[in-house]
Amino acid sequence: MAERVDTVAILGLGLIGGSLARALRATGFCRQVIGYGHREPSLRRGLELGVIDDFTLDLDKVIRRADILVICTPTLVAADVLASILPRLQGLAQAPVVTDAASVKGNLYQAAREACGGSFPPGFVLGHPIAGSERSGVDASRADLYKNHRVILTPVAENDSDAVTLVRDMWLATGAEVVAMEVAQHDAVLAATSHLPHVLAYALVDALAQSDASEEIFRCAAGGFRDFTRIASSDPVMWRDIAIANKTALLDAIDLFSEHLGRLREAVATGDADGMHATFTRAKAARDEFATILAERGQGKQD
Ligand SMILES: NC(=O)c1ccc[n+]([C@@H]2O[C@H](COP(=O)([O-])OP(=O)(O)OC[C@H]3O[C@@H](n4cnc5c(N)ncnc54)[C@H](O)[C@@H]3O)[C@@H](O)[C@H]2O)c1
Ligand SMILES: O=C(O)C(=O)C[C@]1(C(=O)O)C=C[C@@H](O)C=C1
Repeated sequence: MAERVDTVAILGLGLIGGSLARALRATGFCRQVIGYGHREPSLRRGLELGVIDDFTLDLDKVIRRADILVICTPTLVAADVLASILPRLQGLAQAPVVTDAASVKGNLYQAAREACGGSFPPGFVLGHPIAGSERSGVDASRADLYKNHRVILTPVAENDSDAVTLVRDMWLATGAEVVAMEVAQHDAVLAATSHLPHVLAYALVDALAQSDASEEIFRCAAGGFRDFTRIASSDPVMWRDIAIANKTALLDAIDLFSEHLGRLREAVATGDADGMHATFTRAKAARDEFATILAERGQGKQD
């Protein structure tokens, strides 16, 4: 592939940033990928693993060197990093395009406006790859993480269309499918499909771990428990940040779920076999349909 830009900078070189760096280096989207972070060890490790070409701990340097800055830090840190970057871009003759990979978009939309005196910066494109794992850190990064997965961009009216196209092209180069959504819709959909399942997995494991019979429970648990709870091994800082940043949408999703769980509890308590069967049948049909969608996207094996 012909180089689209010279330098992409990854701010926060962990699973998501490292995987993006690996994919961009593999496809030749840019001449070089550089890392920026607050801690030298993970950046040095990224260099050793061949994930990045170079790194710096100096934010002004990374801004000067990059054509695209991709913020890949935990969600709440991303808002702080954005607030440090945006004022530094004002007045630059050739400011880099800024984007991010954080799991919640509404808080970053607000942070961007606040950092620019109330108006949204045209060169900041909000994004979110819908791919990941319960593992974190640059050692877990993979060049094919985004292949056949969706990346949601939530462009706003103020965005510069060239900046949106550049960010779209960057993700397309990783093998992802890029779709657009509104900020609020993104946060509501992700609360239901990603944030709620993580909260449920953490809650289930925590509840069982705290029970008197926890040792026996975990010794007897098998595939069902493993499949339902894999994501409870995810990074607690990442998920604390997401729950804080997407509070309103997550509470709506928890309430909707609690209502359904309450109905199912009632069916179990009253021996309502038809009610239970109807719920399980509807859910199985919906889950089977989802498995078909994943298989069509080439994600069947991960199911
Ligand atoms: N893990 C997933 O499945 C997944 C999927 C999609 C999006 N995301 C989002 O992507 C982002 C990164 O997630 P991850 O799984 O790669 O996490 P990670 O822990 O693997 O990587 C985060 C990186 O950010 C760095 N960092 C932390 N504070 C920093 C700071 N102040 N300045 C600069 N760097 C800092 C860390 O050192 C680390 O290298 C998060 O916002 C997360 O919500 C995660
Ligand atoms: O596969 C996993 O382990 C993930 O948790 C990935 C996952 C998800 O919920 O699907 C997690 C957070 C993201 O923001 C996007 C993707």
